[in-house]
Amino acid sequence: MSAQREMKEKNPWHTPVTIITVIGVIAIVALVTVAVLQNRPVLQKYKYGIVLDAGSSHTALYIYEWPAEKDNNTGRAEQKYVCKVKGKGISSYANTPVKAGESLNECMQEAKMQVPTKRHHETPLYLGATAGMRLLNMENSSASDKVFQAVEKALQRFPFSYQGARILSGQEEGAFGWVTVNYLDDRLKQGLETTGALDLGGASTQISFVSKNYDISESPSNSVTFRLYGNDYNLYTHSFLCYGKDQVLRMALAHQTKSGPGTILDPCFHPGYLELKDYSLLYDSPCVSDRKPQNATGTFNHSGAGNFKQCQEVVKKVFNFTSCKYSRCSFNGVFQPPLQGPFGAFSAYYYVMDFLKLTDATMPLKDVKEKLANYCATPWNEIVKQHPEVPIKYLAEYCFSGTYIITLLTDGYNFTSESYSNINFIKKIKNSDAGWTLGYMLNLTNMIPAEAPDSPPLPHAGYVTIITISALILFVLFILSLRFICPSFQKTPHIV
Ligand SMILES: Nc1nc2c(ncn2[C@@H]2O[C@H](COP(=O)(O)OP(=O)(O)OP(=O)(O)O)[C@@H](O)[C@H]2O)c(=O)[nH]1
Repeated sequence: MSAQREMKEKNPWHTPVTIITVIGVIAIVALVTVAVLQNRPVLQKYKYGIVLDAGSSHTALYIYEWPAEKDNNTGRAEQKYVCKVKGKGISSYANTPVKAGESLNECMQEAKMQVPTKRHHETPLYLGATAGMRLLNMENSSASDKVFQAVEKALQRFPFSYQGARILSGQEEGAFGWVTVNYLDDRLKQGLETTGALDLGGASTQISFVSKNYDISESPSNSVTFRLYGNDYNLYTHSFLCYGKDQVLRMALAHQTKSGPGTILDPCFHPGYLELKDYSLLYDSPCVSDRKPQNATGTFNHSGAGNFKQCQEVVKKVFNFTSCKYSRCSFNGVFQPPLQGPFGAFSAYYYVMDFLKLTDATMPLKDVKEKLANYCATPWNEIVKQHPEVPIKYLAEYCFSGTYIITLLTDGYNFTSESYSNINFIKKIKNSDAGWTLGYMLNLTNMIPAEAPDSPPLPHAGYVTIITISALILFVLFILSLRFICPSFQKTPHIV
């Protein structure tokens, strides 16, 4: 008996205090482990959405993805993939509609590869057509219907959840572009001041911004109201049909060739530029058809003079500044409230200003104009030599397009030397292209809630840290309390 007692007292692991301590440590480790594992994000699986942007100049297919487990709208949808459809926009297939459908096949096959097979059937697929189809629909609605039928047939052959093809209104195009920019910048979720959106396409251009001084009643047709993440927005938006850069070029050329076939010396093209152009092709658009002169049948010589100031005068002629029935207007009698920045300018605003190296927001407007004037004055053969990699069609038009952009922003929208510096020329935000497509999909899939979603009081890392620190404090308190409750804990065991 005394030998047993001796053994027990010799071995400190057998004291009740030690046993309690070990159990305490195990309990604490278990608690922290459960906290870490329980609150750890589960392995992310993604959902997908596909939007085809059927623009006037070309079609692009965008695939978006977002974390599947965050269906309560806390995960951000991002662009996963973009495919540029070869050839022109679907409106160019008015006489051969079946080809409009066929043109989409290659990118749709790519989409099949990009989206995991098990997600195909639940992936929504949308096609939105913009100004090219708006114009075709105005000009020849049955041709526009046939193009849509062909496109629908082609898209329905794919295993996605086809949600329809339609023409977006200019207002939708402007508003969804604004949603995209502000969603990607996290401005909507955080309720921050929003960024205005400037979108320049081939056939239309959009301006959208929130202005404190915007009285909706003055021009209700320019207003779009949203409630997003618990905040109300009263957005001003306007889309100018025919004021995309390709249609404005037609209007400017039509203006210069109005006296009939012959040769025109165009200040918006480089000195030494000379092309024989088809007069009737120029007028093949509702934006210019009413300006067609009686004798416009043959060809004309389009030659360049390369003069920025004169080019601005030509471009200004496409705007009408004479009538405004509102307190203030941009152009063509369209109401526009006072500009409120910052602004993101994308699509052709970016392509053109990026090529001209004029995207630096710190560059004063007068320097931008000076650089553009020098660029326009550069002889055409030098321009071609300097940029052998750029397609001739794009290269020939940068002087015109740059001049149009500056004229549209300053004379059209009333940006001043000061407010011009609020414009950022952007292509992408966090790897997603700026444009209407993402905003359109977010709206149709109800991915932006009207009210702010409930969020956990602490982020995951904060939760684990607090649990660990609390457990350690409890443990230390427990050890200290043992010294008072059980004084023998302090003593070394006696060997009897
Ligand atoms: N320089 C250059 N121009 C481009 C490029 N991609 C498109 N463009 C031109 O930029 C203009 C606008 O293109 P998009 O934004 O695709 O416009 P869109 O959707 O065809 O036109 P809308 O239907 O009016 O919206 C068109 O004149 C195109 O020809 C590019 O990579 N480089």
